[in-house]
Amino acid sequence: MTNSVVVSVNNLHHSYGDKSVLKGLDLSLKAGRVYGFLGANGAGKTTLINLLLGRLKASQGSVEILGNRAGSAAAKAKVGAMLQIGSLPANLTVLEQLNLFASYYQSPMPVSKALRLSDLNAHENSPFSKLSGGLKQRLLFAIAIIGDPQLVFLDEPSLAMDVNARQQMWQTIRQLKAQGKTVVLTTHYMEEAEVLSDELFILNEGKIIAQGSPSELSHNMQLSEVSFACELNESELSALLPEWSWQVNEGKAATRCKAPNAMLKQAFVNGLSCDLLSVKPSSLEQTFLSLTETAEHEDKTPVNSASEKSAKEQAA
Ligand SMILES: Nc1ncnc2c1ncn2[C@@H]1O[C@H](COP(=O)(O)OP(=O)(O)OP(=O)(O)O)[C@@H](O)[C@H]1O
Repeated sequence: MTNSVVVSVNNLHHSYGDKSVLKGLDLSLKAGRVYGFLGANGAGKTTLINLLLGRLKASQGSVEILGNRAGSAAAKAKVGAMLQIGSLPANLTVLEQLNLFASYYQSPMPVSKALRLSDLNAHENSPFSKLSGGLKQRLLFAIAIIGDPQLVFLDEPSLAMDVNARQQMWQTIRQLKAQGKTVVLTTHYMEEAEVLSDELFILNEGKIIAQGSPSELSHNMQLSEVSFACELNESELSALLPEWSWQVNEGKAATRCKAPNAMLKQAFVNGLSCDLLSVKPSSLEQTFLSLTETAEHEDKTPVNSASEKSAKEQAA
């Protein structure tokens, strides 16, 4: 089962009216893996999930879920989803909701297990309308997994969850993966993306601009975060070292770059002493920011889109 293709997406486009939101995505997602989709607000993540669920009809292209058309009864039977806007009957209790959703599936997990996995035992008799935001999220997560689905979509699942609930959910996601299930996750929490995902996709304005494991992405970008003490302001520093984009705060200059030595050489040539120098490998968050900034400025799609800039830096 592992390695078998669970989601196959071909040249997927979607527009709302004349607004093009997804622009030709190709994906092949496999069993037993967690896939994270990162992207700024409006990048198209929720639209993609809705297309994979068959809740939206693609403007162009195709989506297959375990060999079935997305949204078909056969696909729905194998899929669970936790969506951002998840409204449930207000007066049904947690237990009643789970029993109801379990009845939609052929071989659901026991309701007691779903309660345990989402840490909802203490709230089983509370009606949906009386749950806090975080508890509602936990219930939506429980509903996403109650059918024991092969494929689980989680759209920003840890929104409003407290630390304990989030940790419990992460553990459950790892268990699902260990059982050979596929999890598709969107999140704005870089830590969540980094600790859970086998493979990350960075979506920017409807295109995948980078993909790979969290460490591959950082490694491919080979970015370093450099900072040093600086008496110049941002525009003075940018005028001296125009190839890099600078932030200067409280006497500390910071930038991200691929070739810190080349940059520092230029800084010294320009008379900067670079006291309190720090050079660190870039975090996933910085890698994400850099990739999306590069895509916006250069309108290039491949993961190595920063390589040209790197070459310039190396030459400097
Ligand atoms: N029903 C709709 N009608 C028109 N435009 C829409 C509709 N739904 C989404 N959009 C637009 O499509 C774009 C992508 O939205 P989408 O919700 O897929 O992004 P997202 O990456 O999930 O964002 P977020 O991180 O904020 O949830 C946005 O510009 C949004 O305004």
